[in-house]
Amino acid sequence: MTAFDQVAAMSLLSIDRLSVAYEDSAKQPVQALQDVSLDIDAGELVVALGASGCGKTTLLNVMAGFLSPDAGQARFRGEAITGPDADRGVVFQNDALFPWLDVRSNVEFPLRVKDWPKRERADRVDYLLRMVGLSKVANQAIWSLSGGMQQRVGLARALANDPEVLLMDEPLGALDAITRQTMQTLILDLWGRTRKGIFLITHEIEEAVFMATQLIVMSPRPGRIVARKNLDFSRRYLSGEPARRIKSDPAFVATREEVLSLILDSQLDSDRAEGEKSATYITRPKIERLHAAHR
Ligand SMILES: Nc1ncnc2c1ncn2[C@@H]1O[C@H](COP(=O)(O)OP(=O)(O)OP(=O)(O)O)[C@@H](O)[C@H]1O
Repeated sequence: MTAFDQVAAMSLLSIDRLSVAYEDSAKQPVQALQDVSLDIDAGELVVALGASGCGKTTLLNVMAGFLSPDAGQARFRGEAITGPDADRGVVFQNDALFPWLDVRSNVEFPLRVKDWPKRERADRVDYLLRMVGLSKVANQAIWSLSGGMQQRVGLARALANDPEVLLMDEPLGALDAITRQTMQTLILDLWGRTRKGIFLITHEIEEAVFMATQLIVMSPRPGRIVARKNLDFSRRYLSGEPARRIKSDPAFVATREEVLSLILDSQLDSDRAEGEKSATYITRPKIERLHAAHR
């Protein structure tokens, strides 16, 4: 294999046996991630799903370069990740938009930081605003926009530098159900057009199953990947099948139920492990044992 072939075969973003521990307020270690491995290729949409505290944000922070792992490696295009980089764009749930700037200036901000010439900056921002459907509100104040529109500004801003990977931490978490569905399809349309690698965190099982090409289910204490599934519902959407028809397809409903069971089982296992460590809590396993004793 030539050096060129090796680069071509390499994952865009690669996580290898990653572990991260924090300290809690009593200085006790909290194992946020343990032995997590994951590859994200160009054009792939990886979705992380799991109960609160299973380490999803910690994983994203390592990928973004905001946090260093205690063990294992995070690589981007084969190089160790040592800090944030414009090639990895980040979108958060309540994206920190600048309220004193209008929509255009918010999206333009990363390009100003990089000293783009004025004319090119304007063209790029026009393109991005068209892509997320915000051209008509370009000069409006941020506070005058709905939550969904603000989220689209955050998305356009994250795309400004044309990153190769988008890292999205519950980007749709604060939106109402209808806006959320519209945003799901908007993100899929953008993904289909740009073929970026995307890592997206969500708590919504239906959203995860609909959007993912690779779905990972994580479990807490310690944060691990307990299941992986390759899915093609988002590719079906991009081939023209309506989102509502996909979501009511028996294959989709069955996958959604299977993923729900995986999450409930991993939660039960983790509760059981916690229960064995602590005698003071009445855990589900203990309740099960009590029931068994009285049967
Ligand atoms: N800075 C920190 N100091 C101590 N513990 C932390 C810190 N950040 C996260 N943790 C703990 O690490 C674990 C993983 O947290 P993380 O935020 O990565 O999980 P998550 O799956 O993203 O949760 P959520 O879905 O609630 O956002 C949790 O137990 C959390 O309390």
